[in-house]
Amino acid sequence: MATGYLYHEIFGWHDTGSNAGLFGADPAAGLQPYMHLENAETKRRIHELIVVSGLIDRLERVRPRHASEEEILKVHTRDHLERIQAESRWPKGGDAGDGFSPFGKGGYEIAALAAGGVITMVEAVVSGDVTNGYALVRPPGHHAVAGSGMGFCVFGNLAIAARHARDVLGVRRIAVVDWDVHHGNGTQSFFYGDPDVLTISLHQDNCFPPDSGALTERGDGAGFGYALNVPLPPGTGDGGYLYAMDRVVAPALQRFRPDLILVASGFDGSAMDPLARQLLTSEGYRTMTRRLMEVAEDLCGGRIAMSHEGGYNPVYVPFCGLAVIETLAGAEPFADPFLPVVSGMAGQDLQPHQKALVDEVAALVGDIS
Ligand SMILES: Cc1nn(C)c(C)c1/N=N/c1ccc(/C=C/C(=O)NO)cc1
Ligand SMILES: [Zn+2]
Repeated sequence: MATGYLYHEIFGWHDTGSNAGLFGADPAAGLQPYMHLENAETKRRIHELIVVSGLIDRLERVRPRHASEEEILKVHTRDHLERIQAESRWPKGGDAGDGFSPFGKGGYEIAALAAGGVITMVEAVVSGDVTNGYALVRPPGHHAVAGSGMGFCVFGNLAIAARHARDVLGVRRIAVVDWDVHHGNGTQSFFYGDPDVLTISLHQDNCFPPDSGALTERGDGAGFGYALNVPLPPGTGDGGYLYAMDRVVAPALQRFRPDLILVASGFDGSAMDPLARQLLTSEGYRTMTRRLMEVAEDLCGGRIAMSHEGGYNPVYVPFCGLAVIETLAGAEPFADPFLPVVSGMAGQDLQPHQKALVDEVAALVGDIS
């Protein structure tokens, strides 16, 4: 049983500029320049903790390649691709499309390497070179839609890889589980009418994108029932997420019987993240990973490929990322010093209003056949 790991220093060179968190700096509006929230630090620090903890020696290093234009055009419009390529040649780069997703000169090549990195990891898992794996890529991808980037995302990394798995690798049924704290609207949009790709998003209710990810978003046409959304109330902790895994995610996967499980893995649902208000701990991420591995073992030979998305606290995200990747690899847990601080918070266990929401979504799982 081998676990693949993909990271490349060039991901740290994706330049989101001197911003003011989300908005561009604007002194007249009191917005002082600062690092963009989506900066290289959290990814570099996950990588460095993987190295310093020694986990790196348990992982099979997978090298990324660039996604080709053809592979990108499988999910994006030519207009979007050509606009990113053009703005990537500007001296100070451009924006992925929503005005909040800047990239520097050469940003196209880095975004293509992120998408290609997820393709490479999916190929390594499908070929059996590794059983499962984690692609620590940047920029993220799960908000990007066909004609635009969005929410720090340039290309739909996971969607591009899923399309490649379907069209080139012959994988028929793919399940995407998105535990990033924001709605996986982009990935969902690409497969909304497709009964052979099940998308399940666990996210903080109406956090980002605005008015996106309601439990009524269930797919359309032949794909109806094959999009599941679990809009968890703010303040949901390990108990609520694990209840959602046990009552929605695992039963849905067991009914769907995927040949491959993909995960949009963000750590912005952690108890210390600036961009959301959930309470997940490293133990919560570890247990979610374990639950998925149990289902994958039962249904698809353990085949799981994870693609990195959000997560913005540079101090805590590394411990959440480490917990996931060491679980994939079956390695002994490295102690998370913050665990006593975050796991003791009130509200970590399942709350009645969270149980009610999850039970409401659980009732929809029966439509998967
Ligand atoms: C600015 C602004 N203005 N307005 C009206 C809205 C709604 C704005 N939010 N922008 C956001 C808020 C959160 C993210 C998180 C991305 C992520 O971590 N995804 O996984 C991205 C952009
Ligand atoms: Zn996010």
